Amino acid sequence: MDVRQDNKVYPYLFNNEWKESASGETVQIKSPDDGKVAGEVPAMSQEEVDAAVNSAADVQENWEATEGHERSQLLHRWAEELEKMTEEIGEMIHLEVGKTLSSAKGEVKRTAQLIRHTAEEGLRTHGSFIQGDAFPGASKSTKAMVQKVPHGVVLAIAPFNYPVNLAASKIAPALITGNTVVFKPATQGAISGLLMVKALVKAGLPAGVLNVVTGRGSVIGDFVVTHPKIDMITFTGGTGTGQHIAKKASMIPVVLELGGKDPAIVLEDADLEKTANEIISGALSYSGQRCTAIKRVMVVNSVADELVAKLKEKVENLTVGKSSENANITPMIDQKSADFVVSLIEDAKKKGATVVTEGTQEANLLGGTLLDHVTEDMDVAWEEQFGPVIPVIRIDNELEAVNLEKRNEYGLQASIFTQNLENAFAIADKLNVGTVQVNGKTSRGPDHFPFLGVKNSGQGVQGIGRSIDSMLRDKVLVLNL
Ligand SMILES: NC(=O)C1=CN([C@@H]2O[C@H](COP(=O)(O)OP(=O)(O)OC[C@H]3O[C@@H](n4cnc5c(N)ncnc54)[C@H](OP(=O)(O)O)[C@@H]3O)[C@@H](O)[C@H]2O)C=CC1
Ligand SMILES: O=C(O)[C@H](O)COP(=O)(O)O
Repeated sequence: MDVRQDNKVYPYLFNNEWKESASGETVQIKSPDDGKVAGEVPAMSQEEVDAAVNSAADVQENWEATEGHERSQLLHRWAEELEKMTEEIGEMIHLEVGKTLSSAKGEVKRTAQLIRHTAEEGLRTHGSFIQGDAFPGASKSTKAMVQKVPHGVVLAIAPFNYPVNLAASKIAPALITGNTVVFKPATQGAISGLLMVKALVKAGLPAGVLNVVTGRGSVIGDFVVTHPKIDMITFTGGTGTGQHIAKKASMIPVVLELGGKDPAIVLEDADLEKTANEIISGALSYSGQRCTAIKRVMVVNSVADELVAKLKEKVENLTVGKSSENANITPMIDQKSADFVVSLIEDAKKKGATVVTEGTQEANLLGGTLLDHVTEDMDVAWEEQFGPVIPVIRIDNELEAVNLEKRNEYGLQASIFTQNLENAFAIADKLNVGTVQVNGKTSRGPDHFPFLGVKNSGQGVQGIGRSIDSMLRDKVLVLNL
């Protein structure tokens, strides 16, 4: 059996065989654009998930024993096969998660580049050698060789919004370092994930080195997270889910990339035209469904009117429609997410926010909404909207922004817009976030930069080099001469 493309069931990968669940049960995936069925994936049973983990565990030692350059070559071939499938996978990302076709294909190309970079970077990992005499009582005759070894079986759990890129950004570092992988794609995005894995099989994946588990996270999630043969978990998704996983998983490393409430802090001397462009693109690309989206704007009073006027014009110039129409703002992933965004807008309106421009609301398609004079008592000032809303909070000075940020439960990224770099650096020092962007929107790339969230935005660090580090542990061999 192969991964089928006839809008029916797309089987999961087990030991390099494409299989359907013995129960015949499936989960249907519908396009956010129009509800059209993109396909179905097996709703795997616990027994099937158990077999997938066991098979990855069975072959791990053999995989670890392969030469690093062979693993690197596999990744290079994977990148090649993936690129050949750009059209097919791009189409499926577009259908499953409602990205425009160009942005969906862009995700596939970015992923091929990420895999290649990982294949190179993974060759440069090495341990260290320590002499004992630096510690009182020990001597040069005690020597430690610190090796870097894989954890074993890595569970990679990806979210819907980058179903291919955020999956590969976990899988490639795991494979290059000699771990085997159990991949749990987001249900919405699972077919794209399976097609990405098809490219890996074409590239020569040895049986069992990566198995896929499909089905609702709420049904199979706890079982796989607590499986005794899972040795490490790398997860990207919502903060609630991440915290739940962190509590369930015990005594194994867990890397989490979670939600955010990234601010754009705009000072008096900012280039307002550039700032407005960065805010629009940062807040509204993919309808705001990015963890790194700008999710609140804090602007000093002296330039607030001018900035808001620019934002208004730019929001109103964006097209709103289906991703198949190549619109700038496209339908949200599902109705529940859209309802949440609407509830935040309504709460802000009730509490006195100025609606500068309000997007249309048709089922899960919401136009861009710009809210001014947002105050601290409004939910939209603090909660992650993950949708096309820009809340503007007016502030007296940068100190107020820093103080508001101190109470932000998230700490992914922040942007500062100013011409005064010294001032920008001073503010950056005071912000408790993973990354501060100066005069640019918040964003994850380039993919080899470290990427992390603090507070409720995550634990551990990703980005190609750091993701590779996270897949390895020290193993110390001591020579007593
Ligand atoms: N910081 C970052 O890098 C990023 C953060 N995010 C955050 O993710 C959220 C949106 O993504 P979304 O996909 O909806 O996130 P979810 O947290 O709903 O899902 C993420 C993944 O976890 C799975 N899952 C759900 N429940 C469990 C469980 N009990 N055990 C194991 N796995 C489980 C999901 O499966 P299923 O789909 O089957 O439910 C999915 O594969 C936003 O909050 C966003 O900020 C998103 C991207 C990047
Ligand atoms: O999930 C997310 O939102 C991504 O990790 C952000 O990636 P981007 O900044 O490249 O869009």
